[in-house]
Amino acid sequence: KEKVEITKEQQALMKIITDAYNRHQIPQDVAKKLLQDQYSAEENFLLLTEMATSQVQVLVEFTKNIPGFLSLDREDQIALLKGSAVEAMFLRSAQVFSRKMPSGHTEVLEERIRKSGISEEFITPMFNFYKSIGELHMVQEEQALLTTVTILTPDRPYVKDQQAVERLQETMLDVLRKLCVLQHPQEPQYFARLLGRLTELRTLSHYHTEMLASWRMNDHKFTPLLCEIWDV
Ligand SMILES: Cc1cccc(C)c1Nc1c(-c2c(F)cccc2F)nc2cccc(C)n12
Repeated sequence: KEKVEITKEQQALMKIITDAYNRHQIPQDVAKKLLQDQYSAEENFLLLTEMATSQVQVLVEFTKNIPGFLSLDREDQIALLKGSAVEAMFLRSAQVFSRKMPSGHTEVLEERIRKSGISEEFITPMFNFYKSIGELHMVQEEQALLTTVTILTPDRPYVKDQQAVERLQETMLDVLRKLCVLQHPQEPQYFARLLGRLTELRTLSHYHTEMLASWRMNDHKFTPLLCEIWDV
């Protein structure tokens, strides 16, 4: 049985990424609003739009702290952010849902999502995903690294230097693989299960594109940042 050990530099890399992941949280004022305003579909959608906008801001800040990311070609940095935003946000909100939220808030947020004019066909897969992420009981390092691996996906549209992104992603995958073995010794398939979630994320991002289109159809307003990241 090969002895798995995380090297000093991998340890340092993991700390930088996990600290950055935890440092950038959804602002308290948005979370607080979650609990007080009334429940109209319009009101709920506005709140979720505010949450989505702050999630994009948090994502951009986090990405800048990924070692090596800022050394990539500038346009490739943008292409990676635009290509991974939805998946990273689904991961973030799944983790917020299954752990971070003080009890009671989760139910309120779930209620608001269900009553924000989103059609059932998107709600079901969204909450199934949240549940499947929750069941993994990821430690925070795993969450941060999984999000990093998602952002550093080489085959996003318009990425020019895919090799450079691939090298970075492989570095992160190696740390994540070792961490999974050390954190879940009784579950040798845990790392494979984590990567399986990334496939589910791609399906969800197609749903998200349809959600955006249907919101536009009903003349919902987005913020400039959301328009920019999703070309709406
Ligand atoms: C913040 C939030 C949390 C859970 C569910 C939903 C529907 C939202 N809200 C949005 C999401 C979104 C996200 F931010 C994370 C996960 C899945 C998402 F659909 N994307 C967008 C894009 C334009 C407007 C909104 C309201 N919106």
